[in-house]
Amino acid sequence: MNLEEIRTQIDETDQALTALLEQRMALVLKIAEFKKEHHAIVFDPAREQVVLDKVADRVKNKTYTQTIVSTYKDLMAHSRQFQNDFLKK
Ligand SMILES: C=C(O[C@@H]1C=C(C(=O)O)C=C[C@H]1O)C(=O)O
Repeated sequence: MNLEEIRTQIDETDQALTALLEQRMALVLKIAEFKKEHHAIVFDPAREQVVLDKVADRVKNKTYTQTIVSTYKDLMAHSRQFQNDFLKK
């Protein structure tokens, strides 16, 4: 495969990933709405650890585990930021 072909595959993968991230964010919004209604705290470190453990378990090629787990840490930090912004409205 040449560079362009690999980048085409990355673009296709990003398309699928973006749709899944949008799906995840729609669920995060529902959680934010629940938290707003119940005056709950956004950050739940125990739940985040469960998510990270599941992600680490699911990665088949273990040379990717650290990168993917770090990506999830960032993802959840942004998820929290989104929820905190929503709760301030
Ligand atoms: C979405 C939630 O809010 C926060 C963000 C999380 C996430 O993006 O997965 C997990 C835990 C919380 O810190 C939740 O409580 O489930």
